[in-house]
Amino acid sequence: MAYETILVETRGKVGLITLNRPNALNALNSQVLAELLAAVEGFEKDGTIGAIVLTGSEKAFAAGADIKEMQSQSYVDMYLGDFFSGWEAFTRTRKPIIAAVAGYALGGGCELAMMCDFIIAADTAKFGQPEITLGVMPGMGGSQRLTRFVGKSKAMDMCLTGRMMDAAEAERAGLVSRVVPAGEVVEEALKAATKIAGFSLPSVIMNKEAVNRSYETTLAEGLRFERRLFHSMFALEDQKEGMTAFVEKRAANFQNR
Ligand SMILES: CC(C)(O)CC(=O)SCCNC(=O)CCNC(=O)[C@H](O)C(C)(C)COP(=O)(O)OP(=O)(O)OC[C@H]1O[C@@H](n2cnc3c(N)ncnc32)[C@H](O)[C@@H]1OP(=O)(O)O
Repeated sequence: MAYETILVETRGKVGLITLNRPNALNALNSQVLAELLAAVEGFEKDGTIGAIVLTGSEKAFAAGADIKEMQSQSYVDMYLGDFFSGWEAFTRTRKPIIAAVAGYALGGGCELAMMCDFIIAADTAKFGQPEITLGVMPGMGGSQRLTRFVGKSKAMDMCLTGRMMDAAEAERAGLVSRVVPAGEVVEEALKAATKIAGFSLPSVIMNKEAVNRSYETTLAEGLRFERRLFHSMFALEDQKEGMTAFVEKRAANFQNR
């Protein structure tokens, strides 16, 4: 596929996707969604890829859904087209996706970053759900995911006032996993992704599935789910390899089996 709104490359075992609509601060339109899903699907199918990094530009990870695409839509257009439901496919990606965020991550941009498995932020990053300033509200998961990340008080503050959170506040609030100097954010994310890609892929996917399950179920069900997955790992050759390598004091050589 020829991509127009994103750049797609590989760095060793890592797939790197860069949002690339510089004239619109990487605003997310239908074409971006289609291309992003195609790129992610390609990396999912590629047996040499173990993790994915999603990034934007120095100025903007993404300044939201494309306001110009939405502006004249009617209720019926939105409802019958089930606008934004396509983004759910992105959240079903099994391989880990790290968001490397510099500059603005607003509205759909913040929501896209939160759909990733974790966020590494540049010290220039600014997160926000400013939809209220446009007379609407978050529509790609912001009211739900942001609340789970930062709690009700801060989520209400951000959704109701539309204010932005800087990187330091986002780290304190638990929205991002770490903050690094601007200019290092992609390298830092690639380093983390490379580390993940060196582990056993089945165990990586099961770890991801288990953490995500904690958002969807009760503690008792989640604990049972974790234990079942843990038990199943003893069917993996990589479990034997990982534990044998530890005992033999050598590096593990995982085969994704
Ligand atoms: C998914 C939902 C349902 O949750 C909904 C949303 O995501 S709604 C969108 C939420 N995002 C916003 O409201 C942010 C909109 N952008 C801004 O407020 C500003 O662009 C800024 C503060 C991020 C940066 O300001 P500045 O440096 O002054 O740059 P601009 O001149 O404003 O922007 C440059 C260029 O990009 C276009 N742009 C920016 N954001 C969007 C967007 N979300 N959709 C479409 N286009 C966007 C902006 O219009 C400029 O282009 P031109 O008009 O000059 O051609």
